[in-house]
Amino acid sequence: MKHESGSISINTENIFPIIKKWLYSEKDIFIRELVSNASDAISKLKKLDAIGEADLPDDNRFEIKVIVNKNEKTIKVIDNGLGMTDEEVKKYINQIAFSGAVDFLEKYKDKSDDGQIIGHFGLGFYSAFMVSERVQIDTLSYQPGAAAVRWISDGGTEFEMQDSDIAERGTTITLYLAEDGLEFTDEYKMRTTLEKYFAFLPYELYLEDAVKVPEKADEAKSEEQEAASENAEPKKPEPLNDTQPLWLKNPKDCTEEEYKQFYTKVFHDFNEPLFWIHLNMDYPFNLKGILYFPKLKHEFETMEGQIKLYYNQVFVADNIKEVIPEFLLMLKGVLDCPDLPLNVSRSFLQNDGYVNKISTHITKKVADKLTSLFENERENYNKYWDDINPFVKYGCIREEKFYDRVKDILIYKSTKGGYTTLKDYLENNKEKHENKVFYVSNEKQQAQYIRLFNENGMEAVILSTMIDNHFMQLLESKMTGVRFNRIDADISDSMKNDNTGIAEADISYLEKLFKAAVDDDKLKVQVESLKNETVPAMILLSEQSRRMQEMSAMFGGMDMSHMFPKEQTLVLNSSNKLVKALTDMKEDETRKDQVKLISEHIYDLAMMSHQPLEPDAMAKFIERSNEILMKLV
Ligand SMILES: Nc1ncnc2c1ncn2[C@@H]1O[C@H](COP(=O)(O)OP(=O)(O)OP(=O)(O)O)[C@@H](O)[C@H]1O
Repeated sequence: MKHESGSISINTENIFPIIKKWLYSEKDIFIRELVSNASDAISKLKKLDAIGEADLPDDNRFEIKVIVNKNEKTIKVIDNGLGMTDEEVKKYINQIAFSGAVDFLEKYKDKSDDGQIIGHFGLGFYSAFMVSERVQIDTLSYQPGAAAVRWISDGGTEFEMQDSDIAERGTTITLYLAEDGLEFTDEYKMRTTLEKYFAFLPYELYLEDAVKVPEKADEAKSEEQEAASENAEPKKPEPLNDTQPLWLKNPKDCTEEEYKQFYTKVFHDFNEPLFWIHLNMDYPFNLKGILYFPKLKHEFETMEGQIKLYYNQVFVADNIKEVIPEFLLMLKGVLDCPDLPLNVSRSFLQNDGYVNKISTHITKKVADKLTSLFENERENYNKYWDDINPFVKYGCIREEKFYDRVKDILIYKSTKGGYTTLKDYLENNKEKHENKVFYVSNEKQQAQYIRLFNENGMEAVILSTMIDNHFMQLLESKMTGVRFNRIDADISDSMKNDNTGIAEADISYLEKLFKAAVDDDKLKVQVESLKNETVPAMILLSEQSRRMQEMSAMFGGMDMSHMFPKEQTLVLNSSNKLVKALTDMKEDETRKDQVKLISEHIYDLAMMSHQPLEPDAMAKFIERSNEILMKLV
């Protein structure tokens, strides 16, 4: 062909500097665009071959190669896809690629937040100029008799076209790098970039470092070893990618081992996942992927997941909450959504009907999986619950639809051992406390109350994760009439003896005594005869008042104690020997000191089984304990 040069007809004189500056923080997307184009070129040729419009040799093997060259300061992206004729270069590169970039810029130039667009899809070939001073295309079309074409541009709107010397079908893009693109000639940098985007590309992808120092011959090698290595087959280079990711396989053909291996490989998490959901949908939209429920490493760890989004096996981004319901981001997984409109802004995606459908579908699948475990593998479901409950609860709080789907399969660890549903709990305890759910928020701290509950055949559920406060509020708003009470909020009638005639005078004596012991005139004192005789006293804090306190703590700093005074009540157990002794000693002036000591100690003990003592109170408690022990010797 004759040497041609020309000017690309676009309005903006030079849009490169704008795009360059704008995309600076995500420079590596040029590689994603060029290798994606290479992959598309192969897919197109495959299709043409399938419909008989191309004639590929029998031993045809598709592949993409990236070659970095530090010395020449170049990167080459080579494919053996369909290639382009000179007419096609004019059309696709001079017109489409350039107008695509202009469109793209037009659409987004006013968006101040450049994180707005997912991965900046749609920029295409043009992004090569982000890192290059000059870009060269050498291409040979698959079409019989086509001539190889070279296209060169230094950015801006000028280009040149001439004959190319490439002899193989396909396209080679050569980037002559600008200073700020040189980092990509580093083999490691390029490898990690390629692995990030193309770990699952459908065609084999190779990386070569043109200036890699050949391995030094081992001087100590014996002659035999030398001969053996000369005769040995040269080591076949390994592709960087897995062209058949597990999510594309039919779930029926996947083994448990494969799912686990895939998980470890993708998420570098060597703890086995608990279970997983394989999404495999072709109609009405195309959605494939695997969602894993990870095992929590620590009891109080918040789940921090990672959902990798792919577009036709090319990585787009992690954790895109516009596409994936936010609560699912606590899981780990891969999703391939080839129908997603990715060249649009995130806010558009959020309101897109198609995206909403995907999101609803995933939510449903997750709920279905949990339901099936609950119904068919109840033992496993119980076993997983400690790990998955923060996720399920968060899902319920965030998504009403999810709550509706899982509300009957929410389970609660019971102080009686095992797990119960709320329905069963309410049914089993309705005689003792109708519509009231007692819960434990800290098993260690509330051990004393749990013991009392157990002795009296009562049941509480454990709700001890960070999310449980919100979760209970949600349940109370959904289940009219049902109220949650912490185990230390109230004593139920079933813990008390019937017909306990405690003399009014004794009650007011005890009240006075303890107010004085604690030096708090406002202390609320209540005297009850409990079935358990060993416990002299306990502290109750009404649910309402505790919630208010917690709320005010949440608003940090602000002192709202005057609005929500602490409404702790000291319950004295009149059937306990010590309490009885106190009443018996009320007239005995000589034992005044002992009475004081006992009442202070009873109060501290009750307090300790309710919450940790303040440092001052703790010091006094220890001092007093020593004093009591001394009396024994
Ligand atoms: N390696 C290649 N082999 C063959 N044709 C190519 C190659 N790279 C680009 N092209 C042609 O140039 C056109 C423009 O490429 P460009 O990457 O700018 O946009 P696109 O791939 O169509 O869309 P997108 O903006 O989503 O990347 C492509 O549609 C394709 O026809």
